[in-house]
Amino acid sequence: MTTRFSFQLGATDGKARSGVIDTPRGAIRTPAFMPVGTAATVKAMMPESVAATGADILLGNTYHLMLRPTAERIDRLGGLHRFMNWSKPILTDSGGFQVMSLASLRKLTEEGVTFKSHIDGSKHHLSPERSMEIQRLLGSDIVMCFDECPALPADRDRIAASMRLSMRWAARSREAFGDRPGHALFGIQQGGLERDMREESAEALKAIGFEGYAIGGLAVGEGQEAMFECLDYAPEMLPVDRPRYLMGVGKPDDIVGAVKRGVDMMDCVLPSRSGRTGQVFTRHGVLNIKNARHQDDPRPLDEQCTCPACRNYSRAYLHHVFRSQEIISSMLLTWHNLHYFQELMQGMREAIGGGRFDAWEAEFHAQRAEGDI
Ligand SMILES: CNc1nc2cc(C(=O)NN)ccc2[nH]1
Repeated sequence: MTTRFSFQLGATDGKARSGVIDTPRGAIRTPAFMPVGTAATVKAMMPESVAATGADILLGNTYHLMLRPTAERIDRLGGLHRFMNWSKPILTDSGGFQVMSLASLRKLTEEGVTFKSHIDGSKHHLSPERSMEIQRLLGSDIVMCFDECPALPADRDRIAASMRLSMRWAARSREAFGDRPGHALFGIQQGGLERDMREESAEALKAIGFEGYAIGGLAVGEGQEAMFECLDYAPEMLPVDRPRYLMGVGKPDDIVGAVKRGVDMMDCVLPSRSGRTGQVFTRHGVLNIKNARHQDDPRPLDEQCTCPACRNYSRAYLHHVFRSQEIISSMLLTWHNLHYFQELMQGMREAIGGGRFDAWEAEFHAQRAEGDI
């Protein structure tokens, strides 16, 4: 155990890297996938089940927790780890992205954002300083700068103005974060799909100095080809010896393509949210258990999967409980999807360690059928 926050780069294979982030609450094996625990829970999962899938860290959302139950209440109750019974590391986002996508009546100024809660219409305010205070009260191990993520498509002037505001907010976030050994503050690169803007953002962040660097502003509708084109250059603009975190990504093939291009950490609601809609991810591709073709199928979702859903239940059963809207449906499909995403990360960590990422990637693509399985 350590009292400090540190990143040890392990093996590299092409641009792909494996490593370990050491924190006082435990180690994070990279490349890492973070399940999303929005309102102090990974929906339909007990914390011990999330740990059983292999997750070393989970993500909490500042926007949701500040509205309900409030950061002050969670602080009074011992912090987010105690509150949600998760003793491993937690990364919290800054609230900036979700204010823009969820809140109403938003007013953005140089100082910050005022908005009305999507839950009860109450008035709230976020700024770099307030976001740092909220994330400190939550007790998260990795804190994200408060920034603005522009919706794409946007013209260059809008991208530039937004990125430069975010860089000023990054400096204010750094100042407000203070000296917190064992905790990390990550800067967030913005700049849309404009290479020169990404470069300017990276230089601004490096001049301030952060324990880790996120690539923000992607997975906002640009499509995989444009995202990969940006990832062909953006990660290398960031310090080689610090974790690189791609926010909000993604589908299994997005994740593989991002790791291939030098990304170390990712988060996405996809495995949990889509599990609740019946969508199942496997090494052979995707299926939706809702489809009537599963109703007499005695086979597991994936013969090679060792998760509780695949060990103990048939597709027919999972089809039945989904159609019946039984709670166990969300539990089993979420567990399976999170298990599969973690298995994907473990496979890449081992492949990078063994210098065989390309072969692993080729096998990953070869065994995925087009369409339903
Ligand atoms: C699902 N796509 C997606 N893109 C994101 C971008 C950001 C960002 O730039 N925050 N500063 C955060 C969450 C995201 N989720």
